Amino acid sequence: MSSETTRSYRFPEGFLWGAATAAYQIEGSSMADGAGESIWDRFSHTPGNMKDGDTGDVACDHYNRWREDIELMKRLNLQAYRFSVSWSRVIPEGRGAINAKGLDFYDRLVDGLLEAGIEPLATLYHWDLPAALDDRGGWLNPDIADWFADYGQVLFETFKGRVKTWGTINEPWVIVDGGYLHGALAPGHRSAFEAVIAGHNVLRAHGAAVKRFREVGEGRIGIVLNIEPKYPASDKPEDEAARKRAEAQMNRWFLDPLMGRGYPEELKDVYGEAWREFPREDFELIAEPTDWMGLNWYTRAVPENAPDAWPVRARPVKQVQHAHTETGWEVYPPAFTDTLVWLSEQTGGKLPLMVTENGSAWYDPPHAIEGRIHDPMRVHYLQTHLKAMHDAIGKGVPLRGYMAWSLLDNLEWSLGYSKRFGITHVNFATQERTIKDSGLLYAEVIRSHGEVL
Ligand SMILES: OC[C@@H]1[C@@H](O)[C@H](O)[C@@H](O)c2[nH]c(CCc3ccccc3)c[n+]21
Repeated sequence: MSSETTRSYRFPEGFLWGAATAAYQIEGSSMADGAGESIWDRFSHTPGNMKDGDTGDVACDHYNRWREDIELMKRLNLQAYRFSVSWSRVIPEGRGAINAKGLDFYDRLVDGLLEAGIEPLATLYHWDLPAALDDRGGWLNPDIADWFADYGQVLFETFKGRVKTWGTINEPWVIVDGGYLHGALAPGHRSAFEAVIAGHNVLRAHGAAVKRFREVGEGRIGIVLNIEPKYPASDKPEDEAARKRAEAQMNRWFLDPLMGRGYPEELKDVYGEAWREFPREDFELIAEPTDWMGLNWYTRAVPENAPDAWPVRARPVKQVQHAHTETGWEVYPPAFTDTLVWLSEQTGGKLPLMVTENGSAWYDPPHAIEGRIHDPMRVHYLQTHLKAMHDAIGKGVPLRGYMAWSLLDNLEWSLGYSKRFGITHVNFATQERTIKDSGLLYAEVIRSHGEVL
């Protein structure tokens, strides 16, 4: 008998098990009850941007079905639920007047979660910027730091004593790389000059919200980063240089300033004339101490030198020896352990960490068959990655919880409804929810504190 078969995967007492979603991906009714337009309403309604012309107009209809979705969370034994607040539902113009009906939706949701014994983890911003602010420059306008802190204050005060764990911004890197550098995501700009400025303002806005939280809020506040570890493609110097550029541009661009280290040197090489220096006081604001950090983790990359691959000059080498998900991401659980150890080292080893997203997209049928959705690949991904996470805890990583991405199949941004990440299946023709085999497993993992793994 190898040690593997006898080892226990019991997680520490108090480890927090949950699932995650985001407003624009699940709510629908994005313009209902006085809500303002977001950049994703605009982007998704612009022909050519979205696979199959999909939009978030209906999505999972969570805006109307939130009660049944809380019942679903109870059947999954969830202890926590990570969701995001739509800024333009709450403040339609992004600044100024509050839309009471928009705020009421989240008020009812939070009270419903608390009544169900499920801890709400709220993200202030998960990519759906009010369009009215984009008209004023959005993340390119330095005033957005104040706009964001004012928005945060509305939520911090409204939910004081009920929402105790806040995330400011979901994935600065994707906001900037997707929205301003490559243009694949809203608002669809393609400029290195803009990306550098937007990135800085995203960080400033985070810092301003943390400062405001210290003045008016209660509980814990942090930020959520996507980290994709970069492994060497060879021992050639040019490949190691490419790996370092890729690591700096994705994994360090935001992490280093947040930890008070300023921007990584490699960004001057990556962005060239588009790079610029910023005032020192900005970096003090950006590095306002936080109480926790979220990690969104899906896969690793193995970049090689690629002079034509703008602007990082690195291109991932496909790892054909391993399985890949429907989004083309390599399945490689050991890198999850490595990233958790790396992030713990990068954040000083004491900052509480939370896996705020982890999951995989595989083909599932459009409707349940005999009331079931068998998703063996997602079951395997979940099992292997929960074990990899347990390994990281065993190495001393201060990991406090895990939020599966996602509670529901939902709008996978510009990929529309074609990619299913849910541990619960959604039949988008009927809105019927069916817990998948992966969800049934996850419920057992939570009940058994991991022993079932
Ligand atoms: O793509 C699945 C999910 C999205 O649905 C979430 O809204 C978003 O927070 C989110 N982030 C990531 C990781 C982003 C990423 C993946 C691979 C490479 C670079 C960045 C994956 N996901």
